[in-house]
Amino acid sequence: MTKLAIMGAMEEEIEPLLEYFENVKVTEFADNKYYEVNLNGLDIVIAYSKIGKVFASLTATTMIEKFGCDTLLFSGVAGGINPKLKIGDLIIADKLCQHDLDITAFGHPNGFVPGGKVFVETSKELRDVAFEVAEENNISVLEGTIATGDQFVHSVERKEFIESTFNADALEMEGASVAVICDALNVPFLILRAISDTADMDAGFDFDEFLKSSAKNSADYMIKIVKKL
Ligand SMILES: Nc1ncnc2c(CN3C[C@H](CCSCCOCCO)[C@@H](O)C3)c[nH]c12
Repeated sequence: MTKLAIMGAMEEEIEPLLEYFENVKVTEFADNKYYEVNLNGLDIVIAYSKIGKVFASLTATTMIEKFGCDTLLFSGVAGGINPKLKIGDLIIADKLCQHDLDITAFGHPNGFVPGGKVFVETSKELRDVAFEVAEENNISVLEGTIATGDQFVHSVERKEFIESTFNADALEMEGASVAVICDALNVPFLILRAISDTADMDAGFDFDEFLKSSAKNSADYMIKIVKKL
């Protein structure tokens, strides 16, 4: 029987998820809180990791190794790169990379370290479910590459580097670390994001303005996906 992990990075990203549940059991572990709920017989653990790749890695590993989750879904917001992505729009990652991982001094490509790979692919099966749900509910969602790094991107220069180097469609700060963890532990995973800003000079203002509404867009779609699993 599946035990599902649903992750976000910020509290604002999981609040719209927790609203769907009653009877929440809270467990404190490793300076974080894990919320256990049930949906139609499906055991679910929900948590926000806190911002960045390290916190996201800790939470993903905890959900899998300590709570026994065998499937992991991420719901949150992202900075848009692909001009097709407007604020509020949804993107599902087919693959993810780390745009700030750099040992190019030794002739390696950006995003690569020995023993790793530049891109980690998400679960095709989970993506298929997500796109089926999107079609059934007339939800528009882009499938694309998401780049992750430990920085809030708010400059055209950095955005253009990420786009040209990785052909990325969106960027954020946690997805690729979740991908590495799930890939290493053979746990199928899905990364869903809604655009909160376009990672340019207005990113900070737009993020503050649209975090809540975009997080809800992602969460509402995510709940429909969960009900289909
Ligand atoms: N342009 C952008 N660059 C990188 N990532 C993103 C994302 C995705 N999430 C949002 C959040 C931003 C971290 S700063 C939040 C401000 O904290 C406010 C509390 O002081 C982090 O968890 C990554 C949306 N737009 C982005």
